[in-house]
Amino acid sequence: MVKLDKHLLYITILLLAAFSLIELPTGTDTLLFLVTIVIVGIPHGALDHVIEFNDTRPDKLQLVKFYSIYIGLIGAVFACWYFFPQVSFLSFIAISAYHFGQSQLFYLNLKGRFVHLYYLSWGMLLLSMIIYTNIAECMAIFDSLEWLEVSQLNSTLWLSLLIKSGTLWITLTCLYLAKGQISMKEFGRELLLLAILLGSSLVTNAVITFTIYFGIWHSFRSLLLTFQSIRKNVGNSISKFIKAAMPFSVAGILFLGLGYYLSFHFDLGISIYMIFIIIISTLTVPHLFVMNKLYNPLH
Ligand SMILES: CC1=C(/C=C/C(C)=C/C=C/C(C)=C/C=C/C=C(C)/C=C/C=C(C)/C=C/C2=C(C)CCCC2(C)C)C(C)(C)CCC1
Repeated sequence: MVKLDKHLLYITILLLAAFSLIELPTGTDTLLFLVTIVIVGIPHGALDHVIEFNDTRPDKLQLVKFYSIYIGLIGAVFACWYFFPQVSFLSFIAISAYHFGQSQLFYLNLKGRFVHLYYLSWGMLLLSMIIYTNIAECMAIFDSLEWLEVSQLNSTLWLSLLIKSGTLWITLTCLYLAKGQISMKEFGRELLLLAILLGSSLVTNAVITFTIYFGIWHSFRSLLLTFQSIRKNVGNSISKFIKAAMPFSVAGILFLGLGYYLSFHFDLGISIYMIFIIIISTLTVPHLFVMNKLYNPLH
C-alpha cells in the first residue's frame, strides 16, 4: 500500500495541477464523474459476493441467505429515504465517512478502542472540508431533493463538523504517534493527501475533488486490494478478475441508470449527484459489511 500510495499521490498532484491550469469546458466535471463511477466506482463493490465467500465454497442456502440480506438491506435503505430523508442523508454522510476512513487508513494496523472513531473522523474531515469549501455548489445539489429541507444543512453545520472532525483526527493521531502506532512519515503522507484534496477543493469544485478522491483513492485502491485478496479464487489473471466483476457491475450501472431514467422521466428535477447519493447509499450499507471482512483480517 505504501509504495502504491506514493504513486497515487503523484497522480493526484498531476491531476490537480492539470485541473487548475486548464480551463475545462462546461460539463467536463459531470462527464468525469460519470466515467469514474462506471469504470471503477461501481465495479469496486461488484465483487462483494466473491469477497464474502473467499475462503469457502458456499452451499445454496448460504448463497440465498447472502443475497436476501444484501437485497433486503438495499430495500430497507430505500424505505428509510422515503420516510426519513434528512436522517437517511445524514446517516449516509456518516456511513460514507467511516467507510472512506477505514479504506484509507486500514493499512496502519491500529489497535485499541478509538480505531472506529479515528476512521470516522478522517472521513468526516474529508467530506465536510469538500462540502464547506464549496457550500453553494453542494447546497444546490442537496436542495434539488425538496424533501431534504436543506435550511438546516447550512454552512454552520458543515463548519462545525469540519472543526470537530479535524480536532478529533489530530488528537487521535497524536495519541497514536505517542503510542508508536503511527510513524511521522505515515502521518505526513496522510496530511499531504488531505492538503492536496483541500487545494483541489478550493481551486476546482466539489464534484472534481470528490471524483479524484473517489476514483483514485477509494475505488481504484479498493479494487487492487480486492484483487490481491481474491487471487486464489480468480487466479492471477486480470481478465478473469474483470470477468468476475462484470455481472454485478452491469447490474449496479443499470440500477443507477434506472434512478436517472425515472428522475428524468417524471421530471423530478433532482441533481444527478443527488440521485447518485440516494442509489449509492442503498448499495453502501451491505457493501460496508462485506468490506469490513476484507479490512479486518489485515489488521
Ligand atoms: C454484490 C451484489 C450486488 C452488487 C453490488 C454492487 C454493485 C455494489 C456497489 C457498491 C458501491 C459502488 C458502493 C459505493 C460507495 C460509495 C460511497 C460511500 C460514496 C459516497 C459519496 C458521497 C458522500 C459524495 C457526496 C458528494 C457528491 C456526490 C458530489 C459532490 C459533493 C459531495 C462530496 C457531497 C447486487 C446488488 C447486484 C446483487 C447482490 C450482490
